[in-house]
Amino acid sequence: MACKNQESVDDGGRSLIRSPSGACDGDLVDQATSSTPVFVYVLAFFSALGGFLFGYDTGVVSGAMLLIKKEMNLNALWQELLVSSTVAAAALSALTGGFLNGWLGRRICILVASAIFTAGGLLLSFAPDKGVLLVGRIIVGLGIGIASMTVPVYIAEVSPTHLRGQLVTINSLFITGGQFIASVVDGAFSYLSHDGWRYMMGLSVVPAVLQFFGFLFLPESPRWLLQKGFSQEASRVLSRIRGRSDVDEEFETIKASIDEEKDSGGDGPVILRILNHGPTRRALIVGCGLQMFQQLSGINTVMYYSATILQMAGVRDDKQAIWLAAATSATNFVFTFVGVWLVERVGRRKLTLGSLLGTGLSLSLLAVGFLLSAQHSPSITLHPVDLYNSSCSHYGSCESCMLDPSCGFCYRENTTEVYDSSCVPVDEASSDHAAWGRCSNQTDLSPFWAYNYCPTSYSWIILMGLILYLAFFAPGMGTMPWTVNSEIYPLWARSTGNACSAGVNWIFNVLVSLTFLHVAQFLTYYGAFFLYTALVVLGMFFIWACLPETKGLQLEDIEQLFNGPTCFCGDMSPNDDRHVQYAPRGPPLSAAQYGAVGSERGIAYITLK
Ligand SMILES: O[C@H]1[C@H](O)[C@@H](O)[C@H](O)[C@@H](O)[C@H]1O
Repeated sequence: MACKNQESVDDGGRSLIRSPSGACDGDLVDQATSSTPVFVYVLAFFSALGGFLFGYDTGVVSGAMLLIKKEMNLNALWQELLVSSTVAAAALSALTGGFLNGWLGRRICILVASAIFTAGGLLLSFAPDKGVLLVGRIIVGLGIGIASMTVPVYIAEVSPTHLRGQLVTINSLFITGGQFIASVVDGAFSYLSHDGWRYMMGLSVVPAVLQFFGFLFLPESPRWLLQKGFSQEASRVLSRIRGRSDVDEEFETIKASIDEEKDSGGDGPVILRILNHGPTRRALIVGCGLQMFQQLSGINTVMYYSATILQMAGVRDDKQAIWLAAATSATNFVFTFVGVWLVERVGRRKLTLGSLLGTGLSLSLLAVGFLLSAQHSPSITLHPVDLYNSSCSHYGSCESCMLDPSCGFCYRENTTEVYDSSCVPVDEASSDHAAWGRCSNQTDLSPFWAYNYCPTSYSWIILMGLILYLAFFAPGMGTMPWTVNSEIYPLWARSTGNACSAGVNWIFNVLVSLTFLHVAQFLTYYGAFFLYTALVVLGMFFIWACLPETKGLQLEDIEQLFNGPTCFCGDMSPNDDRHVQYAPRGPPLSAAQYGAVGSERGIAYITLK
């Protein structure tokens, strides 16, 4: 099919054709590829099981914890340890994963990750005590870290250019899918108060084993093979995943980029070479910035504390809260589909910016909801004698009582108001009841016990904010940091670049989720959500100024987007509204057919008359 207004670029023997969008929208193709073989989808599916396990293992713990803490009598410190040890281990292993990836290859790393997931899952489900549980959670974290950085790289490297964004984004779909299934499994097994958590944790072994056996039969990334000098094998794999024998052009492009890097005398630790080389240093800043802002937008406070938010909305029953938390992660999952659908249509840049805008607006809605609840917080009407003279007896309203982690709010309510309310210390062993008094022994007739939240009639605003937040976050900010990072580094820097940015993601994940309650204590809940809104605004500036569009470019060409300054303040995106196509070599054009010659961000172009 002919495109109007095409521009043709001769790039070292390959001819690129750029076309303003609209002229050929939707038919952006690696022209030599007429159809994509099913095999690429099989590869993407088995790799994305790593994303599923990432989501499942980070998601399952909240529901499992409700049962474990009762059965093993865990205090707050142990609960925090079991949750955050996984994330901290993921940060460490993501950082070392770069080295493993370059050394052993993507396929072996995925096999190692699935073996680790299997071992961790088995250990968790048979754990006799909390010490073994902790070891199991750390092991699982090691698997998550490796999978989180390897899977997007592998999928990006085997995908054809025109489908790359979509296929890598499928990994994010599997992450949120894993979190959703985990919350459903949590709901289903929450009825099994004895040992239910063993099934919750143990079920992760099924996808892990499936991925392990699948990958025994799946090939290594052709780009890694070529980098390591296995040319024949690389060419064979490339033909297999492209479904045709004529893959010389892509093969040569990959080879040329490897030779170029060898010629430039690459030596020394990769991270130093990345930092010393302008384009890769700039790509790393953009990649790490994206991952940092993903976490600073507060996604995991929303995911981990959705149950608290739901309790504020009046959901008091544990089981009901678990099921509604499943509805929350379902929202995250369903809207990730929107991202998969949009990524190759609107591109990475617009998708991320639009998503951040909506995320910021929903965060301010959440903040306003919390502000109104705080302003209309029920006052404390009963002041029981506190023999220990704890701080709790000094508070005058539920808001200040709830923000003190050592206190909880004990109250009764009728259809219109809260009454008989007091602020009393929480039991150190379990936040489910008070240390003494009316709320220390929960029966059907005892008053309500609210820890970490206050009853409010503005909960609908908070609920709406929560749903809108996930609906906007999931398609762009939830997915693009992973997708873009898999594309922006040249082959020699890809594993290390992804390892660093995934490490940044996990480090900020720990920071934000561990500090949330403290931040809320200092700034109040609405203060915390206004803070996340401000961070999202900063993130928008960063992305508007620094994130180039990578849609439609072959991996080997993306490095050139970083030839200019790190941030171009929005006035560039060489292919912002254009697509790049690889045209089969045809007869050379005559001089009369050329129009203007120019260059944008290091990519030369020639317009056709
Ligand atoms: O992209 C994912 C996804 O959005 C998850 O829901 C979130 O828990 C992760 O931290 C994030 O990296």
